[in-house]
Amino acid sequence: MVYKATHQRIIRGKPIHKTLEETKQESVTGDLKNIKEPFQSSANLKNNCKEQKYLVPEMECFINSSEIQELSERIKIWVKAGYPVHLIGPTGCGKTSLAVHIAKELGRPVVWINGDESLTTKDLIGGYAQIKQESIRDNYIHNVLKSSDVIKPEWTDNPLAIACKYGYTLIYNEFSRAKPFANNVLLSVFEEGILELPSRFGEEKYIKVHPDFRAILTSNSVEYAGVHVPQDALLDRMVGIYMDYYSFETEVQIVKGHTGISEKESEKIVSAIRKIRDQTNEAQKPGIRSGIMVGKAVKNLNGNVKDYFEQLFVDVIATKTSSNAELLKKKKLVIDVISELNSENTGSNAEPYRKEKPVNKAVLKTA
Ligand SMILES: Nc1ncnc2c1ncn2[C@@H]1O[C@H](COP(=O)(O)OP(=O)(O)OP(=O)(O)O)[C@@H](O)[C@H]1O
Repeated sequence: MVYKATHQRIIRGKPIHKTLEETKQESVTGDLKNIKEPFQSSANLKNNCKEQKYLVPEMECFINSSEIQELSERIKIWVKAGYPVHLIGPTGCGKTSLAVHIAKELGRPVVWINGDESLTTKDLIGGYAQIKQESIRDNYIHNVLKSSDVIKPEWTDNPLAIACKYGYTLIYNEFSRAKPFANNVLLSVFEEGILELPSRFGEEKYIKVHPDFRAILTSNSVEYAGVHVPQDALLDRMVGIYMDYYSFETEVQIVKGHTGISEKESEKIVSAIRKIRDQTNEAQKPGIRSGIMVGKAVKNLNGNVKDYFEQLFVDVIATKTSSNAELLKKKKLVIDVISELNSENTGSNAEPYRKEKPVNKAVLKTA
C-alpha cells in the first residue's frame, strides 16, 4: 500500500540529510569563513598559540652570494606561480637554508615539518589527539553540587593543515624520508587545492587550500640511506630543482659567517673539505656543515690550530664511517689532503696546515 498524504506538507528550514556534495561544499566554505589567522608573520610570536611551535625562527646567518641570489630568483619564479618546489641535492649543500630564506622572502609566516620513517599523515595534517576534560555543574538542585566530566576529542592542526588554512608557506624538509603512503595527502592539495581531513563519526571534512599557500620540499637523492623513492604522481605535481655544493668562494663566506674565524682560516678549511669531498663516495661526502664544525673548533683553539688541524677533520668525517678499517682509510685521506694543500701553499705569506711540515709561505690557492 502506498502512503498518501492527506494534506500538503509545508517544509520549513533545511532538509536534515544533505548530499555528499552539499556537505563538502559547506565544510569548505565554512572553514574559510571562520578562519582567524593565529599569526600574521613569523616575527609575531607573542600570540602564544599552539601552532607557534611549527613556526620557523629567523635565521642567524644567511650568506646571499650572487650564485645564491641567482638560484633563489629562479626558484621564486616557480613558487610565486603557485607550484610546489622540490629542492634535491647532497647532504649539507644548503637546501634547507635556501628553502627557509626563500620562504621568508615571500612575506607570509613559514611553518615546518621534517620527514622521517615514522612520520604519518596525521603528523602532517593533525588529528583528534588531545582530550579536553570539562566539568559541568548542576545548578538546578538546591544545595547540591553535582558535577560530571565530559570528555571531548579536540582537533589539533599540524603544519600542512595550518599552511593550507591560513595561506602560509610550508617547508617539508627531507620529505622523501617519510613513507610514500604518508605523503599521499599532498596529491589533492597540490592538484585540486583541497586538503582532505580524516573523517570523524562518518562525517567527511575538506579544507579549501588558501590561495597564498606555498610549499617548498627538500630531499636527498635516492642513493642516500633511508630515502624512499617518492611516487611519480607526486613528483609530477612539483617542480624539481637540482642543487650541488656551492662554489669555493660562497662556502668560505658561509664558514666565516657562522664561526667568526678569519677569511684565511676559512679558506684553509674549505679547501680541505672540498678535496676530501672529491675523493669520497656520494653519500659520505662532507657538506659545508662539516666545514662549519671544524671552523667552530678552530675558533675555540685561539690560534693553537696546527697541532689539531688534521684530527679535527678526521673527527668530523668519522661519523659516517662504519668500521675501524674505513676510519684508517679516511685518516690517510685527510693526511694526504693536508700534505697536498701544504705543497700548494708555497708563497712568502703562507701558513702551513700542519705543524710538523712547515713550508714556504704563500697566498692560499683555491681548491
Ligand atoms: N646560504 C647560507 N648562508 C649561511 N649558512 C648556510 C647557507 N647555506 C647553508 N648554510 C649552512 O650550512 C649548513 C648546511 O646547510 P643546510 O642544512 O641548509 O643543508 P642541507 O642541504 O639542507 O642539508 P641536509 O641534506 O643534511 O638537510 C647549515 O649549518 C647551514 O646553516
